[in-house]
Amino acid sequence: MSVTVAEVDAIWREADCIWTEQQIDRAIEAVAQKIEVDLADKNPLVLVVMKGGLMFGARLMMSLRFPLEMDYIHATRYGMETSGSELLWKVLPQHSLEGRHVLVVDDILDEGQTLHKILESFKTQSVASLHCAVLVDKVHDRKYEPGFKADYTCLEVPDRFVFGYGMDYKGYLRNADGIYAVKGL
Ligand SMILES: O=P(O)(O)OC[C@H]1O[C@H](OP(=O)(O)OP(=O)(O)O)[C@H](O)[C@@H]1O
Ligand SMILES: Nc1nc2[nH]cnc2c(=O)[nH]1
Repeated sequence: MSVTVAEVDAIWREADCIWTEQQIDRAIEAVAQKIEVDLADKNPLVLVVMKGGLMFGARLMMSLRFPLEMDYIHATRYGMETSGSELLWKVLPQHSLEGRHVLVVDDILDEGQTLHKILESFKTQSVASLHCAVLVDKVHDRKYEPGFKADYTCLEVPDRFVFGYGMDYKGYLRNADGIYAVKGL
């Protein structure tokens, strides 16, 4: 569903800030240290899930002070909506995953269907190891696979529709510097 710029502007102004940029920075640094312990000597291939993973991926990788390669995939199941449907693969990795230590990076684990399907697909590609990192995990009991967690989670968010730091509201507001929840959603 399309949206006007005025509506987007109002959504941002009326939203509740869940996490500030400073809090996000600290949480990403803490997760980067854990990833460093696990992957610093493994020449990992970091796969950013577009579009939402863009900001988190960039910020995280600049905190990983060891050699790594990066690539991206584009998979989406929400489009311009605030509820998800079937996962659509738009771009596959350009690198071969065979024998690589792969770290998948995404913005949000909500129901977890996106991440679950990406990981299932990569498991069949003879990877040396497979890890995943998310900026936020949404707290509710509707996970696609009950109890499913990312290997690395920076922050939790309540069961509301959130935007900012890469996450969109109808294609907008990915550029918001904190994480916000839409009023009433
Ligand atoms: O855990 P799930 O319920 O599957 O939802 C999580 C996914 O939803 C968002 O992607 P979206 O489909 O909105 O595409 P985008 O990355 O382009 O925003 C987000 O970036 C995650 O990839
Ligand atoms: N922007 C955004 N994308 C999502 N994908 C799944 N849940 C969410 C959410 O709360 N916000």
